[in-house]
Amino acid sequence: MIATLLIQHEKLEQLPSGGTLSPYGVHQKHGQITSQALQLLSSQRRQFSNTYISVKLDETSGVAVMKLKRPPVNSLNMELLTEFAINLEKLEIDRGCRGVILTSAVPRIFSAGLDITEMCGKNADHYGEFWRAVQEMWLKLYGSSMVTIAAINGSSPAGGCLMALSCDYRIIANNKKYTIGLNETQLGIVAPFWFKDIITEVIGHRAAERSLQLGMLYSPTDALKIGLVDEVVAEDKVQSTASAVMAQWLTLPDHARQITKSMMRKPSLDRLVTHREADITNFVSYITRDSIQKSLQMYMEMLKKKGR
Ligand SMILES: CCC/C=C/C(=O)SCCNC(=O)CCNC(=O)[C@H](O)C(C)(C)COP(=O)([O-])OP(=O)([O-])OC[C@H]1O[C@@H](n2cnc3c(N)ncnc32)[C@H](O)[C@@H]1OP(=O)([O-])[O-]
Repeated sequence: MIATLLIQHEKLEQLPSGGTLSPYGVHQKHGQITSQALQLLSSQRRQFSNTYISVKLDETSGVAVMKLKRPPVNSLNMELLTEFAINLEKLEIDRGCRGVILTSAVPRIFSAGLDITEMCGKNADHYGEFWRAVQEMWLKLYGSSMVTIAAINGSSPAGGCLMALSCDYRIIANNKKYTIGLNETQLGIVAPFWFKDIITEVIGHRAAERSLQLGMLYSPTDALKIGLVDEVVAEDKVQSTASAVMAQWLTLPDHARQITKSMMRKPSLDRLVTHREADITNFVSYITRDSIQKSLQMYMEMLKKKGR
């Protein structure tokens, strides 16, 4: 799978001849094309789609829209997490991309968080590999130098909330049925230190402590009250608001904004990088406990019953 993604990546790079290979075909060298063709090229959108992620990069604005597309609930399995990290890296090194809007292609759901089946009934090696993929997703997203905006067009519990929290700005659709929060304790599990750090950074210590202990899920308006999201807008305005906010953020010079972002986020990123292996060992020893496996299995059964 990784090999396929890398090949798709290669297609978007400059060819040795000076032409560009895009999903629309190979274009001529710049020196040989007319200004009309150049204009057409510059307003082009580049698209790439993998199994669970689709990306559309508008080369004129430098903004990519990245959509999670793993129905029914965009749960984050190993493959999705890997695709996510590769696609984000691809945009990171693309000089034409300055901002990413993260959203969902699945109606009513942003992401149901980590795929619980990746944390149940498997062996220790699998859990270790899975947790590394979760860490990698977070390090790439939280550490991104691009402007990142979460356009939260559905429910966003646990790992879905973590993804949103890792962006620079959060806009959620005004629908009482949608909830967002780090609800891990409701599953009988504990959010790791870096989940705790990031929610604390966003909503402050007191609100984070209450929120994490109780595994609270908030309606959009309650999420706005505690600062978990930055804006609540009508359902059909989520994408346009995200684009408008993005345009505003992109008026700032990249280098000043990027250095400031890095200064704010580096301590948390460094903490995970330093303790990465210990965090994996800790996760594996925790998740393999019989009592934790039982809790997760019961939670999955509850979800399945509810769905029937
Ligand atoms: C230390 C570790 C830190 C952990 C972090 C985490 O993120 S832990 C994650 C914490 N996450 C949560 O606590 C969120 C749990 N999920 C929910 O609360 C709801 O699914 C919903 C509100 C997201 C959508 O409601 P809705 O009524 O639209 O949909 P529905 O409920 O009918 O589900 C449809 C199908 O999807 C299935 N499935 C769902 N989620 C997951 C999952 N995470 N994984 C796998 N599968 C999942 C569900 O079983 C059902 O399968 P079925 O029966 O068709 O085979």
